[in-house]
Amino acid sequence: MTGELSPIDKAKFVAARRAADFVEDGMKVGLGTGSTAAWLVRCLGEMVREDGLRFRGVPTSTRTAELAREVGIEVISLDEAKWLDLTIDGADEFDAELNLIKGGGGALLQEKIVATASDQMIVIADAAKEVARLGAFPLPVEVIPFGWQTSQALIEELLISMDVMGRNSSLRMNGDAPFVTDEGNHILDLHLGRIGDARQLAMILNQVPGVVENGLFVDICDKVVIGYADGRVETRDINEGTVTEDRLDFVESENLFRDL
Ligand SMILES: O=C[C@H](O)[C@H](O)[C@H](O)COP(=O)(O)O
Repeated sequence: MTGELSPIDKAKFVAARRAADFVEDGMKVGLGTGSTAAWLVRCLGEMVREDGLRFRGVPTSTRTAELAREVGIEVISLDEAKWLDLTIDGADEFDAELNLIKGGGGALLQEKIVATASDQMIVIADAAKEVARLGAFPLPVEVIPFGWQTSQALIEELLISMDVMGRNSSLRMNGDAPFVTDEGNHILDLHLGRIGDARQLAMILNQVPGVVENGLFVDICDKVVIGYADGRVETRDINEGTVTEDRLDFVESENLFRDL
């Protein structure tokens, strides 16, 4: 990769680069999906090739699996790994309790399975992903294709009964056809505006027939690494209640991403 990164990509890159330092020799690591997670995978590939880091990665999508193999990471399945030391992934939104909305890229199902099979989940994000209350980002819900319109109607009825502010939903499209996830399902995006009780909503949505999983990650994330375009990185740990700040030497980092 060559050339100047946009400010948002710089922020994503520094968050990913800092989080990559949490990966140690011998670990089994869940590898997230999305543009921020792609930076992580590239950074880890660099560390494997240049520094001899030895770890095994469990990708959360076919996209991430392809990129991981391309950059030289040893890829194993979740069934081979059984349990992971750590998962590092992006997010569409995170709040002060480190609850998340994920699934903007359609990978929420594998991401949730992998994250919950990990000792620790670290989210990497640019600062724009932080919100006071989840819900401005449309909440992705994965549904099986059979009878998806019935599932959608049931979800909308449920939202009315829960008195949720926004109640409409849309089928995610890929051009003229419905978007299809790695598991062969569709995604309904719920336009809620503001989510009151994320825990309750996450549980209730999964009881609707046809719903496979939703993009609310409640009590799953342990740490968030927030990147800024000027190289600053803030790490918040929900368990330890700590916030640490440092700065990546951006000149050094620029050399790194140019080599990726
Ligand atoms: O399905 C995709 C994932 O949940 C992504 O981690 C999330 O959408 C964030 O993606 P990005 O880093 O591209 O903003």
